[in-house]
Amino acid sequence: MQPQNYDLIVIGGGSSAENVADRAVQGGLTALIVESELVGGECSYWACMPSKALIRVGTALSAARRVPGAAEAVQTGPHVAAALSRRDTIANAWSDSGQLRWLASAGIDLLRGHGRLSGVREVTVTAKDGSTTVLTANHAVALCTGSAALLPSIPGLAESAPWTSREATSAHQVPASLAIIGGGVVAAEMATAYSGLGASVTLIARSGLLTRFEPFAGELVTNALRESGVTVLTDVTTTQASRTSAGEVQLRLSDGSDVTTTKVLVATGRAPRTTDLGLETIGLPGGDWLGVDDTLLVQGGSPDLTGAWLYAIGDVNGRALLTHQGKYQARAAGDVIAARANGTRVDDAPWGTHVATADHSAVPQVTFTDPEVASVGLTVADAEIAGYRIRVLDYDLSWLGGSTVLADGYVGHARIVVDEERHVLLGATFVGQDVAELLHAATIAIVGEVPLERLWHAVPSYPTLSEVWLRLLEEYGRPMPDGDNGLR
Ligand SMILES: Cc1cc2nc3c(=O)[nH]c(=O)nc-3n(C[C@H](O)[C@H](O)[C@H](O)COP(=O)(O)OP(=O)(O)OC[C@H]3O[C@@H](n4cnc5c(N)ncnc54)[C@H](O)[C@@H]3O)c2cc1C
Ligand SMILES: NC(=O)c1ccc[n+]([C@@H]2O[C@H](COP(=O)([O-])OP(=O)(O)OC[C@H]3O[C@@H](n4cnc5c(N)ncnc54)[C@H](O)[C@@H]3O)[C@@H](O)[C@H]2O)c1
Repeated sequence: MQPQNYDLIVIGGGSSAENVADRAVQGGLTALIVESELVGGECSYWACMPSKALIRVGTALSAARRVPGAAEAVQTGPHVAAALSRRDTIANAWSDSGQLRWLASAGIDLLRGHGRLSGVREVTVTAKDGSTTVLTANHAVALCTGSAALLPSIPGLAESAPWTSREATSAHQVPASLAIIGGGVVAAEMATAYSGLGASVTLIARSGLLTRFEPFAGELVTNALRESGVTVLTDVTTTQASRTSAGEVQLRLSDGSDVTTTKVLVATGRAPRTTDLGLETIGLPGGDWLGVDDTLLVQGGSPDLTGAWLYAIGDVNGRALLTHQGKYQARAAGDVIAARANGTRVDDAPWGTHVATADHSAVPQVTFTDPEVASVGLTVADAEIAGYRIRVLDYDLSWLGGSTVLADGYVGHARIVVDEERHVLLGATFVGQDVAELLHAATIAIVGEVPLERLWHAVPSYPTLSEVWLRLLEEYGRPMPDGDNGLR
């Protein structure tokens, strides 16, 4: 029989959960994960991995078509059955057997069922057969329940059986036509994936595309989607949905026009999975994102009830809805849970061992559209709001030797935002084919606060896209040899 008492109990079994439990066990604690669906969570089965598998088909074909000599060899369209089969493999055919083997090797226990807080450091788990198990935690409970797709209240939409990202990433057929409501990351990526797989795609955005990034990102992605045959409608909302007699869905838009489509995908953001989590038993409201401090301890509620034992990690805290950021938080949280349990020193100063400081100023993200959008840190708008004195440097990626070799007609743009007080990078955005791998250099420069003077000594290889670093530095100016630290 499974023990009923653990040092750490984790509710939710996604990537954040796995990492917090792993670090806590490495710190000498016992840990149990409670999971109601598949261990591995959204990213493995219905988000990052299957979506990227679907996108890759069209982007691989497009990349080949930009290279004469290779282009002639890919005259036909995608092989949809092979593409979906590869996606199935990448999503582990929606089986978590591999994750179960990893849990066992990491010394983490698992209890399947729906977990709810039922008091201070107490979790009640309801199994599929309705039986319940009450567990207690010696030191901590971590909430890692993630987020779920948000459905806007558009009349008739729910009745039209729309896809959310879950159905879009796990579909076994490519619809003849797909209308996507939303202009964020999921909308742009799924438009890329499904147009690459041969669907006729209409994207309906209430403002522009990818508006959280530098403005040129949304503009370049919009242009490219349009060139690839996607109908991109901006500054328009969906007011009504209805079924046609032919079994299709008709969307009425705010400008009075209609879109008729085989399928609708709703990609209008996420809601935290905090309802039905028993938060009210410890004086916290359900349904909200869970505010945390930098050690991922939940804030709010009555101190005697929430105290220093309840953590929220990953999407559920709303800090950065990204797998890598949730895992980063989880490593800090697992280590601090172990430190607090073992009575060892807690290093919670900014950039310390036990904090997720990067969440505030150095979050990297790649949007896998064609062109890709790779961004980290602050945009110009973010930096201005934060009150930095900045200088902005731009460069056209098509001017590089690296991009010339990579693709004919390369379209891409780079921008860095420099803090003029300290001569360090605050943010970087790259848009173009294959820019994803440029991003980590920028992340290191930001997190390491590497002075631009020193970056002049980081020599990019020729001919690669990384040469953009040299061009941006040249545009900024180089340090003077007389020891004057000012850059010219
Ligand atoms: C289409 C799409 C594509 C994405 N692509 C990327 C990408 O390329 N890169 C990237 O970094 N991020 C991407 N994301 C975001 C990424 O998927 C999430 O940030 C990540 O999955 C969050 O991990 P998590 O562990 O916090 O939550 P989740 O992965 O959502 O895991 C939460 C787990 O908790 C379980 N659970 C919930 N409530 C309970 C309960 N009460 N009891 C028991 N179990 C419970 C769920 O079943 C689930 O397994 C994408 C998201 C979407 C929607
Ligand atoms: N490659 C990646 O890293 C990746 C890929 C997919 C998702 N994600 C993460 O998942 C999260 C969710 O992505 P998302 O695209 O669902 O959310 P999002 O917040 O990126 O975009 C939501 C979009 O929906 C629009 N919208 C909201 N309400 C609407 C309404 N009622 N009617 C019409 N439009 C409406 C918004 O204007 C916005 O364009 C993101 O925060 C992202 O970080 C990451």
